[in-house]
Amino acid sequence: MSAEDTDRKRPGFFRRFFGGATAPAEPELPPDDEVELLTPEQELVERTAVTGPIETAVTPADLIEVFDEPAETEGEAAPPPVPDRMSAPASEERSLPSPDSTRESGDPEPTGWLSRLRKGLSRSSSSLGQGLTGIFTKRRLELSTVEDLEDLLIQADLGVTTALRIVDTVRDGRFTKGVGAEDVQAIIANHVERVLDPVAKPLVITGPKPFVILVIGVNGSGKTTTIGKLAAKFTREGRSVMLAAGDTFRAAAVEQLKVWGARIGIPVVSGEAGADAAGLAFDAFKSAQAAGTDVLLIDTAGRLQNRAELMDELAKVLRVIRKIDADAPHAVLLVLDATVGQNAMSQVEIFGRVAGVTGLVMTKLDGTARGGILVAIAEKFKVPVHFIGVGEGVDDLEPFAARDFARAIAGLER
Ligand SMILES: Nc1nc2c(ncn2[C@@H]2O[C@H](COP(=O)(O)OP(=O)(O)OP(=O)(O)O)[C@@H](O)[C@H]2O)c(=O)[nH]1
Repeated sequence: MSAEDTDRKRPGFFRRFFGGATAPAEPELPPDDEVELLTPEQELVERTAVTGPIETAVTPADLIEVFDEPAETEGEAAPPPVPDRMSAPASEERSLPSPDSTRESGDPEPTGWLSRLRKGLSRSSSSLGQGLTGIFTKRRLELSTVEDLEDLLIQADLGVTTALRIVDTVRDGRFTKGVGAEDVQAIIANHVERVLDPVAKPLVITGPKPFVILVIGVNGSGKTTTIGKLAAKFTREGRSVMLAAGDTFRAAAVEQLKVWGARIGIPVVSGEAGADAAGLAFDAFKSAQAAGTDVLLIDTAGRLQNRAELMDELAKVLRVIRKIDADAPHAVLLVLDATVGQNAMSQVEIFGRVAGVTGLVMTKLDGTARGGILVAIAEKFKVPVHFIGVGEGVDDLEPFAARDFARAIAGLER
């Protein structure tokens, strides 16, 4: 056996850490002992304002402490950056961006959503494209190179299973002229596309009117903005749309939705600040039925998935909607902020358990190199991914396309 063969057979990062010769299963999320979810509440909706204060003074530390995966090894990626807005006070005003007010000042505006996605995913030194160029130099494959690749892939949040498959393919490849970054990029794109392809599914509007879409997610993930974008899209397609301002907790969110409604020219059902969100959803559903509306989009308050009382409130919204139509909501969209990285895994798990998530929208892919988490999510949960958000503007929502996303993740130009 040659030195090169020996090198090739030596265990890499994951095998060194997990042991065994085969790809380990994705690490399990920490047990969710603290969350009492889906507490049965049998009472009918009371049209009263929420009396007790809803706990919202959560901090990024809450998120990280309770739900982030424990660091796996010294080579693990840094803890995910939690958007500042997560701990923003409830009264915070959030301005509604104009369709083209979304670029960072000084940033030359990339043309087209794909280049914005590429730009977002290549931002930061931890991006795959840049990292690969640094370690693959068209030379013979070294053990250290394979280990570096493993580290790079795990830092990119792709998930252990996919990362190991990629590493195995690279190690077993017959590269007669040495391995270059572009060889590895092609392998990555290929594997990622294979994982993403089965989950890249359009959101199909069918069934009786209205088609009810409940939009959920943590604070600031982009729910209201995504609702505005979706409403504009459905309206353009010739459908009648109604919005329900179910984020009754944050007055600014209600205003934000009303501005979207006025801009698009569609009705918005809203209540008093602090009104019962379930009652508001019920009212909106009835109004949309009466009006023969095609699509009802229901906004909800942002809630961290580790806040049992807020997740109970969400369960109540669902129960109330189902009193009108047992099959509703017809879609439950979980909006994930790409910048939170690994935390998105527990969001999918817990929101899925409480609300039966039917599809995902991942936002802010124009501003982060952390989109790799979508691959780990697809691998583990197999939840359909409908759209990606690549900016704050009304048109910055794109149907999810596995190939484009895979190639952008790998840092390939096209
Ligand atoms: N760059 C970028 N920003 C986005 C995108 N989607 C939403 N945002 C911005 O993210 C911020 C939060 O968006 P919102 O729609 O208010 O989020 P939310 O989930 O409704 O927030 P809460 O009501 O607090 O839960 C706003 O500044 C949006 O403009 C996106 O795809 N790209």
